Amino acid sequence: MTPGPAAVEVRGLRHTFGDTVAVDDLDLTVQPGEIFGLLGPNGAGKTTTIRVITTLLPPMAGSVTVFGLDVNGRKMAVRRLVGYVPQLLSADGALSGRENVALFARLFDVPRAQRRERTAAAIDAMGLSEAADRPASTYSGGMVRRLELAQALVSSPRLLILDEPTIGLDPVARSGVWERILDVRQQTGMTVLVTTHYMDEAEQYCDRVALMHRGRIRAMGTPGELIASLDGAGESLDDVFRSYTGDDLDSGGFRDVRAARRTARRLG
Ligand SMILES: Nc1ncnc2c1ncn2[C@@H]1O[C@H](COP(=O)(O)OP(=O)(O)OP(=O)(O)O)[C@@H](O)[C@H]1O
Repeated sequence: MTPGPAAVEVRGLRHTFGDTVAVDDLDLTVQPGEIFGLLGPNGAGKTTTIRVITTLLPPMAGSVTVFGLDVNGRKMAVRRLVGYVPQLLSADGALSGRENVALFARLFDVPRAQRRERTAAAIDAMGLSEAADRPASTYSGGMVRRLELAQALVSSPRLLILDEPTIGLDPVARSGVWERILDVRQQTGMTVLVTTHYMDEAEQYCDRVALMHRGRIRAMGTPGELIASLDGAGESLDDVFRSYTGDDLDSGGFRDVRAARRTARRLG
């Protein structure tokens, strides 16, 4: 039997903004059903890579396919396969959680007869059933993030792409988000591509990771493989990152994420 196409296949991707090379000759393969972490500090090129995969930016050079479909030639077909949760808020605080998710069901052409049921299922999968009819402005940061995940899940995407899903959340809310992601993956076999700069989360939850720095992939493998590649010279993905880039992740160009991101704040 010939294997099916990869969930994401990136070959020789390059993207620049003026003189800034955001993504530089990047190769990446995400296999169906895996949770793949794209890791790196601010400015590494993660969001740009994701924007190309989600068809929001065109590749300037190289090729990108999603389940075998080219992001350039088959843009609409790719969009139907992908659920995307960007860094910034997309939920409307004046609407209830259920209304927010139902809006996405309409936007993503979920058949009318299935909308109510699929909306309820997505809300339930994110543990928000009890709060579903309250305005989203009353939700905590972790609940807002889970609401955004429910919005992305209502169209039953084959590939879920999450840009820094836990940034700014407290540790309990962070593990709550991850546990829901793991549950959905287990139940649906969905592929998950996630960016994060939390190495501890990647180590715990991702099947494979790629370490990205200054537009390039510096190392790729399971967290265990990457740590083993240090031959005892380190014991965490932080150590792996330092070893491959020479940089300390915490001083490697991080902005103050609390100021930069509104994700964890309550909706006003
Ligand atoms: N629209 C844009 N215009 C100009 N430069 C950009 C633009 N978007 C990104 N860049 C630059 O491209 C580089 C990569 O940015 P990108 O957002 O992809 O990195 P990142 O790893 O996702 O970091 P972050 O976590 O901050 O989003 C950075 O130097 C950034 O300043």
